[in-house]
Amino acid sequence: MSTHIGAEPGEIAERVLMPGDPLRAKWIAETYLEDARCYTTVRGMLGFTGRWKGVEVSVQGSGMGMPSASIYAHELINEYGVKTLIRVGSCGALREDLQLRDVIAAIGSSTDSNMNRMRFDGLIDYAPVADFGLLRTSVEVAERAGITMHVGPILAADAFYTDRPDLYDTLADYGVLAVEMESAALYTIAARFKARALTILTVSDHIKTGEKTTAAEREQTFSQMVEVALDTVIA
Ligand SMILES: O=P(O)(O)O[C@H]1O[C@H](CO)[C@@H](O)[C@H]1O
Ligand SMILES: O=c1cc[nH]c(=O)[nH]1
Repeated sequence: MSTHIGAEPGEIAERVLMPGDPLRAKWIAETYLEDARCYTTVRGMLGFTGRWKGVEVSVQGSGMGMPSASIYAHELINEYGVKTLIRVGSCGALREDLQLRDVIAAIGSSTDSNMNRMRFDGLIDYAPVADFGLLRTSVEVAERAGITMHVGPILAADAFYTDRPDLYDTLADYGVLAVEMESAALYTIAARFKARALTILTVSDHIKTGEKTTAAEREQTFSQMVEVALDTVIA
């Protein structure tokens, strides 16, 4: 039984969707999974296992930010044998050509976090990337479903409220689509422990226009992203 999840062995599927918001995890389980059962309420970070199209899938909240998400990714992989993790998150769009509610698959994740600088002694700027097979499958799934999905690099930031919006403009100039707060840690930990990971996001905020969705919409309405993630995780 792990410290922060505390599920019994066998209660978590090998395929996991990971939203930051535990109530998004509950909504996904209740809306999409057959026979969903809750396996953890530790710290209110809810986790559920059920079946999607006959295949066992779990949905585990990860909390906000890389320290929190790292704990859940580490325990899922190392203590419960999880092999495939797809983060389903919200994000802020950095580029004018993106709209509120657009879906993004993150090919790679730049970060201002210090976690990988410590990991590599400050000698290497490690490039956290998605699993190529999962990314390719997600693109095929989205195309089949008629869902437009933007594929590109994102930023995983430590701070939601930044003092340096100018850096967001510079990153946009370098092709970075959006900002969120967990993907670099997820990609790094998955690589380290031989699991597969992908991040799929919905634009909940537009950094350039100031448009934003409500908390309830972030919790319960990002269905295109979830449907792409579910069909990808079972493929
Ligand atoms: O909607 P989630 O998955 O939590 O993701 C985004 O939302 C949170 C900030 O509001 C951060 O966790 C960020 O990564
Ligand atoms: O990290 C995040 C997530 C959603 N919206 C943002 O602006 N940033």
